[in-house]
Amino acid sequence: MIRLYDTGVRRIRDFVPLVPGRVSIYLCGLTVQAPPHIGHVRGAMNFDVMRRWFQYRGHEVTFVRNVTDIDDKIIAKQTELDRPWWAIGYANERGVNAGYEALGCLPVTYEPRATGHVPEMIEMMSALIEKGHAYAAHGNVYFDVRSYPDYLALSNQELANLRQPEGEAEAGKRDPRDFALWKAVKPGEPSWETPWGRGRPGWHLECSAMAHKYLGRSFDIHGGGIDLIFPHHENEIAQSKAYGDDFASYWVHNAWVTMSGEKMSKSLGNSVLLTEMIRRWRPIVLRYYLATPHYRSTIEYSEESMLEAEAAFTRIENFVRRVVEQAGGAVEPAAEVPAAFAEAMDDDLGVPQALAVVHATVRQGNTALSTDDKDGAVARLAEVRAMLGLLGLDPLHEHWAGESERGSDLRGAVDALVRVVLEMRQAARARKDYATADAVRDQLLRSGLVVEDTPDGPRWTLG
Ligand SMILES: Nc1ncnc2c1ncn2[C@@H]1O[C@H](COP(=O)(O)OP(=O)(O)OP(=O)(O)O)[C@@H](O)[C@H]1O
Ligand SMILES: [Zn+2]
Repeated sequence: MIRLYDTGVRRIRDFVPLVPGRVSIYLCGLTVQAPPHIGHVRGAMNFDVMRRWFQYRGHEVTFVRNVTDIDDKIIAKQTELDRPWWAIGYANERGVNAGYEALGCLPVTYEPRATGHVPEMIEMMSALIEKGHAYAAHGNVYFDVRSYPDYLALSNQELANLRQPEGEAEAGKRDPRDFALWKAVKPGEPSWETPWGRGRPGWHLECSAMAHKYLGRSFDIHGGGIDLIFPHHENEIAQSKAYGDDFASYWVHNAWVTMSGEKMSKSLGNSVLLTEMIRRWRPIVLRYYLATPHYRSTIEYSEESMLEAEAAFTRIENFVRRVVEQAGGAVEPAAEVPAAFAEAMDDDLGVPQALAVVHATVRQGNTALSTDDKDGAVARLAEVRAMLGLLGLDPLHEHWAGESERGSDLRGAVDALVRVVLEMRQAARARKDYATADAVRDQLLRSGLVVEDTPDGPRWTLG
């Protein structure tokens, strides 16, 4: 039984899908107003791991992640960059998708763009107006928050304490807390025809309409970052439930990537672009960094923590490589993961505990290698591959093949150079010049190369 923390009830509870054997997930995708920073893609990693785990547990997963390609922020960029809103959207969408691909996220089942769903939004608004939950005023359409008694249940707030959200178009609002489903056209802004005049969708309505279209009246899990709980998810719930949908059964939210304790954010200027990180670090290491902390724990970004992640992942990779060399061929992933790994994953996707099982298995495998227990080492590698595969981190998976090749052109050259240096060290030792021999070894260490003396001669690894 998989258990998940459900924001709706603020505790971990058993996951029971609406249809046995099937899981439907809607994840709020990015607003494509700018190139993504690493915080933006954390959620995609977390939900990619969740999806892989459901599949391992025998569920068929339908996974929808939308693209918000029309929104206040993109329109603001149009003026700032003097470029059409759609050109900005397409360029950034390509960038985001290249990032997901580089980080090994499996393709989602459907990836709808908001602008492709205006007829569905109009239908939803018409029904909400008819039922008395929404009203049109000066070309805007507002949701009447007082008409929906369960409003704010997800974020556990009182309507009486709610202030008017910032930045909302206000013309004709009956209550300052009502939110816009649709915004009347302004000069120079994109617009679509509706029974209430030309205008454009509000962000919240987009997600309700797309979730309804692709997942139906009810679905299992709705996800997003914690900052989306209010107002975005509250407003989605109000619209969809007032419309007549049952909407999501579970609400799952991932925590932030922070820098100096604050949410990594473009507007705060404390962001690190994904493209920049992928240039500086191997994507598999970045995935290890973003996908292995618990999804509800904050990741405080720092260069040191990236280096730690790299060192930890390199220990796993070194084990994998050594066994493959010894086995003289491929070792397939085991059909089942160790019980302790599965237990950790079932418990609200406890990736850190699951990862501890991976590291423990690597240690056992290294012991097997050092005692010439080849079968034992091969068996541990099969388990390690199975576990890493579920985290999207199996270095032998074909997705990462290009990456290890990228390293291997250099590896041959470095190998030859290190051998020359090691021969110099041997020669120094032979003439009892221990000072030079040690100096060579220290120099190698300072360059990040660890040299081990093995019966087959010295071998080096990146420390
Ligand atoms: N630092 C972060 N850590 C984790 N998730 C984040 C972070 N910043 C944004 N997100 C998530 O990215 C998704 C898209 O958010 P959105 O496109 O609205 O960006 P944003 O929050 O406006 O970012 P920024 O403040 O950098 O402009 C949301 O699910 C949001 O929770
Ligand atoms: Zn959304």
